[in-house]
Amino acid sequence: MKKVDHIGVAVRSIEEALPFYEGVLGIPLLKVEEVANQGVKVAFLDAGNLKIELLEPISDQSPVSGFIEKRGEGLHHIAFSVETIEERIQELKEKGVRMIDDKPKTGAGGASVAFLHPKSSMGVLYELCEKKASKGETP
Ligand SMILES: C[C@@H](C(=O)O)C(=O)SCCNC(=O)CCNC(=O)[C@H](O)C(C)(C)COP(=O)(O)OP(=O)(O)OC[C@H]1O[C@@H](n2cnc3c(N)ncnc32)[C@H](O)[C@@H]1OP(=O)(O)O
Ligand SMILES: [Co+2]
Repeated sequence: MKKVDHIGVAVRSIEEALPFYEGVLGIPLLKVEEVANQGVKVAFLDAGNLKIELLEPISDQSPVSGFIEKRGEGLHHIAFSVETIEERIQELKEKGVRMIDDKPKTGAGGASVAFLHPKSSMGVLYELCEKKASKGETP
């Protein structure tokens, strides 16, 4: 894992969070997108060497909805950029890591994503993320 692609932050409302990120912190918005199979709407902001991904739940079944209920808004996950996600998943499993996703799912921008269970990684939810398009592209 050499590069962090983004940091996920759970918010109740992207619309309400953006004035702080854009206006107060001055971090430019790249795009807003709905990722239905993860139950979220996401907003990507360009924080220079990585992106900040604001996550707003779009249903009660969304993992982010449960997170906000239990823990409130805040840091949700760290996503590593990987090149061959299926191999990384296999390798992590062989090393005893409990994966939430044995097989990649579709994430933002059509990327392939898979999550490590936070119980397997000392309380941090990590995401692996393989971009569909060429490396280093914005989402
Ligand atoms: C769009 C895409 C992209 O970037 O392209 C995304 O990022 S989608 C981002 C949204 N999608 C996801 O997060 C998908 C992966 N996440 C999940 O499947 C779930 O959220 C789990 C992580 C498995 C947790 O769900 P579960 O139903 O088990 O909830 P739970 O509240 O009982 O959680 C089980 C234990 O994990 C802890 N836990 C839950 N969420 C956590 C988080 N974000 N960071 C650290 N720990 C966390 C809880 O406190 C609890 O520990 P205690 O038992 O000690 O209290
Ligand atoms: Co993410």
